[in-house]
Amino acid sequence: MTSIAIVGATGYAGVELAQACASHAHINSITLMSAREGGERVPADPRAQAFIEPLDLGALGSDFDVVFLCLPHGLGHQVTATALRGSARVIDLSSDYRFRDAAQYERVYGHPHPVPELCDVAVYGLTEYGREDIKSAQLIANPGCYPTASLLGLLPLVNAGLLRAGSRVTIDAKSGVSGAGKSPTETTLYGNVNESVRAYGVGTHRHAPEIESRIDADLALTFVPHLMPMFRGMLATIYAEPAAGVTLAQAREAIADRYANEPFVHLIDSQPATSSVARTNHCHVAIAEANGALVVTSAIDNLVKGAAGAALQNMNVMLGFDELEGLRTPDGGAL
Ligand SMILES: NC(=O)C1=CN([C@@H]2O[C@H](COP(=O)(O)OP(=O)(O)OC[C@H]3O[C@@H](n4cnc5c(N)ncnc54)[C@H](OP(=O)(O)O)[C@@H]3O)[C@@H](O)[C@H]2O)C=CC1
Ligand SMILES: CC(=O)N[C@@H](CCC(=O)OP(=O)(O)O)C(=O)O
Repeated sequence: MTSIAIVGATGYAGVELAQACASHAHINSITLMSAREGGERVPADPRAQAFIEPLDLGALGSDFDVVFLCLPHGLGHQVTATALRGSARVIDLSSDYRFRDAAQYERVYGHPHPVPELCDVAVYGLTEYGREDIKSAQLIANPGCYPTASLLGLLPLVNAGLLRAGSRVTIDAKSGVSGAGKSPTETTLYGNVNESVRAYGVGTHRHAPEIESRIDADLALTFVPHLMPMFRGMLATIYAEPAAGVTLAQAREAIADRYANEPFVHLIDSQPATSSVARTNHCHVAIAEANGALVVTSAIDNLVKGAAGAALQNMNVMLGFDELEGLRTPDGGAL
C-alpha cells in the first residue's frame, strides 16, 4: 500500500489531487499539508472530514512513498531536497525542474537555479512521452498545462517528420482562470474576466521555451495564451505547415497511430471542446486542414490532465499501478 503527502493541499491543484487520490485503490494514507511551518492543524473543508497539517519537513523524507508538491514556483526547493534525501519520491507540479538544465532555467527566469544539481535528476513528466524514465524517476517535473495540451497535439506530427523543416508553428491557446491559481489578481477577478477574452504573456510566457525545449526539430514556435471567461479547461489550436507532399490523411494517421493504445489521449472526428474533457484526465485531439495549413486542436482540463491528473498518472507509472487508477471516468475507463 502507498502513503502520500500533498504539500500545498489548499490550492486548486492540491484539492483536485486529493480528490483523485481518495478513489485510488492502492493509496491507503493521504496527508494533506500546508507549505507553511508551524500553525494549527485546520479542517480542510467545512465538514472537517480531513485536516491540513502544518509543514513537517522531518516527516517528509521518512513517512511517505510519494510527496506531491502543489506550490507556486520557487517555494518547494527545501521540501523537494528534504524528501529526496529520505526515501520519498517527489512529483512537483510547479515549473521549478521542467527545463533540461540549470542554464536554460536561468535564461528563462533571469536568475540562477537555486538547486541546479536537481535539474539533472528531474524527469519531465509528460507521461505519454516518457514512461521508461518516469518509472525509475526520483523527481518528476510535471509539465505545465499549456505545454501538455500543445505537445500532445503537436508531437505526433513532429516525431513523424511531417512538418516542413524551418517552418513556423503557431499555438493559440486558451485557458480557464483556474490556471492562475486561487489567489485573485487584477486580471483574474470575476468582473474583469466575465464576458471578456484577452491574450497575455505575448512573446514572454515561460511556456513557450518549455514547449520548445521538448520539440526536437527545426521549427520556429509562436505561442500566445488567452484567458477565457470560464473556470476550468484549456484548448490549444496549433497551426503548422506540412512538409512537401504530406497530406491531411497522413497527418491524421500519424496522430491516430501514436495514440491508438493511450488510455487518456484520443483522436476524435469532431472539434474538441473543453466541456467534453472537464473533470477528466483525457485529452481530445482533432486535425483538419485550412488553406494548406494543418490545424491541430487539443483540449484538456488544466486542473486534471494539465496538473493533478497527470501527476497521479505519473505516480501510477512510477509505482507500477494501472495508469487509470484514481483517474477513471464514470464509465470505468477511457472515454
Ligand atoms: N492551476 C493550474 O491549472 C495548474 C497549476 N500548475 C502548478 O501547480 C502549482 C499549484 O498551482 P495551484 O494549485 O493552481 O495554485 P494555488 O495558488 O491555487 O495554490 C497554491 C498552494 O500553495 C500554497 N502557497 C501559496 N503561497 C505560499 C507561500 N508564500 N508560502 C507557502 N505556501 C504557499 C497555498 O497555501 P495557502 O492556502 O496557505 O496560501 C496553496 O496550498 C503551481 O506551481 C502551478 O503553477 C501546473 C499546471 C496547471
Ligand atoms: C491562466 C493562467 O494564468 N495560467 C498560468 C499557467 C498555469 C500552468 O500550467 O502552469 P505553470 O505550472 O507553469 O504555472 C499562466 O499563464 O501562468
